[in-house]
Amino acid sequence: MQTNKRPPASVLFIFGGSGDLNYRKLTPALYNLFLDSWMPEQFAIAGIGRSAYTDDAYHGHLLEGVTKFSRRKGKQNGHWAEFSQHVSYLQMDGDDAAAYHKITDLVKQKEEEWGIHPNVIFYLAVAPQLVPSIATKLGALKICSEKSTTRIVVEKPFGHNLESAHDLNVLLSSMFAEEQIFRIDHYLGKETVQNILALRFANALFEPLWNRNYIDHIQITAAESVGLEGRGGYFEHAGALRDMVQNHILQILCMIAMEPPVSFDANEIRNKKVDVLNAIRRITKEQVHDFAVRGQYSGGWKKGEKVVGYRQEEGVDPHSHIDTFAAVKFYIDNWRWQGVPIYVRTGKYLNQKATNITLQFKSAPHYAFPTESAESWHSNRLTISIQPGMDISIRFQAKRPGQTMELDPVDMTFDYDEVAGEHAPEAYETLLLDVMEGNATLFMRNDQVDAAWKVITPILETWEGRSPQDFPNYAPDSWGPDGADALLARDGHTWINLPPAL
Ligand SMILES: NC(=O)C1=CN([C@@H]2O[C@H](COP(=O)(O)OP(=O)(O)OC[C@H]3O[C@@H](n4cnc5c(N)ncnc54)[C@H](OP(=O)(O)O)[C@@H]3O)[C@@H](O)[C@H]2O)C=CC1
Ligand SMILES: O=C1O[C@H](COP(=O)(O)O)[C@@H](O)[C@H](O)[C@H]1O
Repeated sequence: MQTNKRPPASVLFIFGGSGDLNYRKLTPALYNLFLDSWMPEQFAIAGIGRSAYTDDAYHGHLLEGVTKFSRRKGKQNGHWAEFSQHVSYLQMDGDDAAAYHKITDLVKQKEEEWGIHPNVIFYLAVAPQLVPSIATKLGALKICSEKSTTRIVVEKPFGHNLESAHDLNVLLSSMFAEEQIFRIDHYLGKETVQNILALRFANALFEPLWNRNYIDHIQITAAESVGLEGRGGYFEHAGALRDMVQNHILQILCMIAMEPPVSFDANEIRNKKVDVLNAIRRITKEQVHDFAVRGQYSGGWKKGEKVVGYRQEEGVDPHSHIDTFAAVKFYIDNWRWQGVPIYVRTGKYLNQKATNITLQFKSAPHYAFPTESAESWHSNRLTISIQPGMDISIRFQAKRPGQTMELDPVDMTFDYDEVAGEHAPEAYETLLLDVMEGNATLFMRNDQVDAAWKVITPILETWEGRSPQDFPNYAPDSWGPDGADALLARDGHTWINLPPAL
């Protein structure tokens, strides 16, 4: 067993304990922390939801999620019985103020049992529209005034739009101190996302090239091969732009585009990131059509299996206009990035699960070799694969072995997986540990959230006010609607679809 410096005794309440996020990510992460001896010596976890579960049925449900989704894929389920003794289920409606005594009762019980006052963490893994109601009721509890030990974690999207995010910040600040509020974006906890900072700022090699003089354009893809996974109720109020671009993709963009930080102090990094968001050129409503493309999947075949279209999914309006795909072209109006287009895209039921970033370098100024194809001119690129492959790859031209001077593009790859393997913690492991330790470095500050909403507001408002005429407009297993290809083609570019990770 490792001997880790474990966080203090903690009671963790998960609102949305019966939901998908807890099933797929939170409980597998907590169980991995337990297996790796990172959980506190004394801890209790209570899942909260309106659905009915006995503790036993709840444990069985969560174990299924751990087996399917944990990085260990159920290899060490032998310790589950020990872990699950710490886990219970509280059936309650978050809107029902009278039910909140169940929370204070559990904290009191643990205080008496452990003989100390523990950390109390409220994790709001629920849709954004529920957050104000739950937060208000929590704020009324006496334990929430314990600034150093009580924390509230709010999932993305933070608010539903700029206005509601702002209101939510005001509401939370009226009840909690800033150091108690953890606005989570799990992409910031991914090892490969954190490694972007190491790549850029620990190596003198790349930074001189990292600007408009050498970079032609940037692509960020966060493609998902899964569909809705039963989350129609949530997704109908979200859509891909709100679900993925406003948060995860813009955060990745910030890490790629930010200026070098002076230190790794949490606020220094956040300041540099917010500078990027503030410098992103505002797309006017009239320009949305030229800068953004939305899509919605139809029914069809997904890896040999017949699947229904978005509008036929459970909990979805049969005439829904919600986007399950979004692609946007951004410009950053600052010295470093002037004129460099940054194309981002995300979608459900795409051809593969792949999150990656490509920096396409400009062509060599003069090409003295026999030219075989346009590709030879544009061969220099750096690709950072975030998941499922975890690698950094540089493409350059090399001489093809033989008597003639012919060239081929080749890739030089650093495989992060080889170094980390299954030991690389999942994002939620890192972030949940940080919450228990009270470390907010990898969490969002309120001005970052506002700035990100400002970037996408014109697109959201235009899409909400104008019905798409062509939905559904892409088939499962494709790379999205034709419009997404046209977005790049207009600039003489094409999306780089990497081969699937092995
Ligand atoms: N799923 C994922 O992979 C990820 C999700 N997220 C974020 O997590 C949040 C939740 O998403 P997800 O888990 O997918 O959504 P789900 O729809 O799967 O879960 C919603 C949860 O909210 C609970 N809930 C709804 N109404 C109430 C209520 N009145 N009182 C108490 N509980 C209630 C539901 O429980 P019940 O019906 O039993 O009441 C359920 O547990 C979203 O903000 C999403 O953006 C973030 C990253 C990844
Ligand atoms: O936040 C979300 O992220 C997941 C994708 O997360 P990943 O770590 O598997 O890439 C996405 O499926 C979900 O819709 C969204 O809410």
